[in-house]
Amino acid sequence: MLRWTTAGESHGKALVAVLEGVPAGVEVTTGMIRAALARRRLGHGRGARQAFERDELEVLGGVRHGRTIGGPIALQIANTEWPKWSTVMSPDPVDPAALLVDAGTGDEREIARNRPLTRPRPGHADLPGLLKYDLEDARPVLERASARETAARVALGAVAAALLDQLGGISLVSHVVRVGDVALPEDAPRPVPSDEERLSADPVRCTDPGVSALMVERIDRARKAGDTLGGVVEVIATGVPVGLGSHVSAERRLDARLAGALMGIQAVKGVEIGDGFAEAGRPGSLAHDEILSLSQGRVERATNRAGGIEGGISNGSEIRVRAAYKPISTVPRALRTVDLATGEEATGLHQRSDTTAVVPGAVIAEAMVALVLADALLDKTGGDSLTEARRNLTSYLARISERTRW
Ligand SMILES: Cc1cc2nc3c(=O)[nH]c(=O)nc-3n(C[C@H](O)[C@H](O)[C@H](O)COP(=O)(O)O)c2cc1C
Ligand SMILES: C=C(O[C@@H]1CC(C(=O)O)=C[C@@H](OP(=O)(O)O)[C@H]1O)C(=O)O
Repeated sequence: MLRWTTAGESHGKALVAVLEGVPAGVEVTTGMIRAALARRRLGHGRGARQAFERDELEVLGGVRHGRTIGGPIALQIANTEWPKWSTVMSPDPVDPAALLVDAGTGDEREIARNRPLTRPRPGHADLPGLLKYDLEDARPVLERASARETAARVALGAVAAALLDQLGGISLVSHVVRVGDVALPEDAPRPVPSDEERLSADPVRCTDPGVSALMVERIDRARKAGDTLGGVVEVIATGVPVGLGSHVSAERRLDARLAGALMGIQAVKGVEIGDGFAEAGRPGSLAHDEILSLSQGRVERATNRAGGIEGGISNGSEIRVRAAYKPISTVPRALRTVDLATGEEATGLHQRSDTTAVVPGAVIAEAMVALVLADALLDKTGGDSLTEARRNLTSYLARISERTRW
């Protein structure tokens, strides 16, 4: 079983992430994790922060000489701006007077940073968080609610992806299928893992360069209009063996685990497995994936509408899932709110912000799918070392092959 957690705030000193349950012997290097973090920083529509954020990574434990050692893997990602925030986010008590000065800069952002945030921003965790945690200031809520935390998840996802590749030959790819009202046609080519490099260099990770250009234009238009956008991303996993997840209980279902992990990403409001929502409008005769042949463990299907999962179990086809991101909550054309300090009408605070998070959203969704699949694969294989897990997988697949030899 894989267990993971993250800690840290958006403007704290650093984020940390811990992943437990990875067998010994998996090749993991700082370079691999850094590359995943660099992919998350790409993409059109990000705000000022991504231009300077360096995501400085340190591996604190669980890896020696480029291989996992079987213990919890601990990662740290520094927040580049920490020196500017060290008083506001100090873990030690600070003199309240120190928070009321603008550090002599006269800079609006500096002043806002130091003042209590009492005007909850619609679409953020601010209002429910303030009330639930009995706070006067929304700062502690937004610091942890921020999607900055997804850097830690992407770092963990890179380790999970290494395990999937080295244990099962499983690869993942993700792309953007919609930004606001600009969508990739349903019959557009789906990316295959070899497209990975090309896609990751695109300003919008979309398979069609024409649509990608329209998406870039749409994002620019939203930014100029003081608005924000959401969209849809797709993650595809190839090489997933039949038998991950289980029909026997709700929490072991692979579709439920994927949906939960994707919905756990900030701003994700919808998840689709395979043709999910379109399936609801089809007759049964056009909704399922007919089995054309089955030989030596290989299944040939006419279609893959199910997205590679039947009965909560991977069926050997590509796993295909989508996540819908709502538009960024901090709308530059500020939305109406109420100031909790006075009870008066106000507008939400707007500082620097992203116009859309859909492009990094694809990389983040891919990381979450990697973590779920790695967990499900280890459920199947067990094993304290990569060699043992591989041997177990090989013998399981050999049995399937033997049973389907006619
Ligand atoms: C990669 C990424 C970047 C984001 N950047 C911003 C941002 O710059 N400004 C903002 O208001 N919301 C941003 N968000 C969204 C909010 O953090 C999120 O919607 C908010 O915390 C409310 O949580 P909820 O959407 O889960 O309800 C981002 C989300 C993601 C996934
Ligand atoms: C820092 C990241 O995303 C941040 C997510 C975010 C939010 O409210 O979710 C708000 C912005 O942060 P800031 O207020 O510091 O500009 C984004 O930049 C990141 O993805 O690394």
